[in-house]
Amino acid sequence: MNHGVPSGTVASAVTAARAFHEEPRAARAAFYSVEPVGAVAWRDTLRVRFGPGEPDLGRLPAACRDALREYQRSLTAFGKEMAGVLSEALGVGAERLEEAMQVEGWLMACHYYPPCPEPARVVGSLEHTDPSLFTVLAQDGVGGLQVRRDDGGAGGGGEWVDVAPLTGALLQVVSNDELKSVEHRVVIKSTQDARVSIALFFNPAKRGASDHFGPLPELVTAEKPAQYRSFTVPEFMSSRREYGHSRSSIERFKVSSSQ
Ligand SMILES: O=C(O)CCC(=O)C(=O)O
Ligand SMILES: [Fe+2]
Repeated sequence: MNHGVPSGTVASAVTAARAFHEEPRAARAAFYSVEPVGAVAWRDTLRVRFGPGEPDLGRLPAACRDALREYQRSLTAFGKEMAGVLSEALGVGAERLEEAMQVEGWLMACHYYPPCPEPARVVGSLEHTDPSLFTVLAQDGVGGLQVRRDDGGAGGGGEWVDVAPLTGALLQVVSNDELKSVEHRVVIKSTQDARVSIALFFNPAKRGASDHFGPLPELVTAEKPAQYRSFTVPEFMSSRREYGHSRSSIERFKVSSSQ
């Protein structure tokens, strides 16, 4: 499936993200905050929120705001189309996912992985599943993204291979395990080149403290009962902060293991 975004728009966004990350430290400092992370990743990340409502573009670095906005906007139609395809794949009709979730691509993470003199001693991104319905990833040519092949069982263990990730943890819940989120990580490949990537996370528009969601009712049957209890996105995010971002982050909401 083609994303329909002009290649120039993708390239400009990646170039602009690189330009921001390569500005002098003093220029970047205004956008930095300290996050509570469990381990230090060999990476800088600019996180951008484009909704709800009109984003306040003035708060974004001048070096990348127009290109990132254009890129995000140009993926809107693709997001709707992708939601339709996934919904159809689940056998619940093309409109169902959109009707239930109002899928939006508002959250963007622009990553910059500096070259490392000893790549084997650092990680770019620890293994994780994305807290999204699905994620679109743009990257330059440096490489380093790996996904864990599904070994069929719980608890991980499959080998790491180089491909692009797609399904996020939330879609695994909504689909009642019909679609699996893929665990992925980033390793540092180069002692010379910095790597740039942009992840756009597609999520339900309604994700407040009173918006519960779980498996779509029509995917819950006598043969396949609900695999997850319903929960809210804030609940999910706080569980990830507490227990980590690996595949087990949704297993905490599994019906069998939470009883
Ligand atoms: O940099 C990458 O290729 C992956 C980034 C990622 O996995 C994420 O932002 O969730
Ligand atoms: Fe990810």
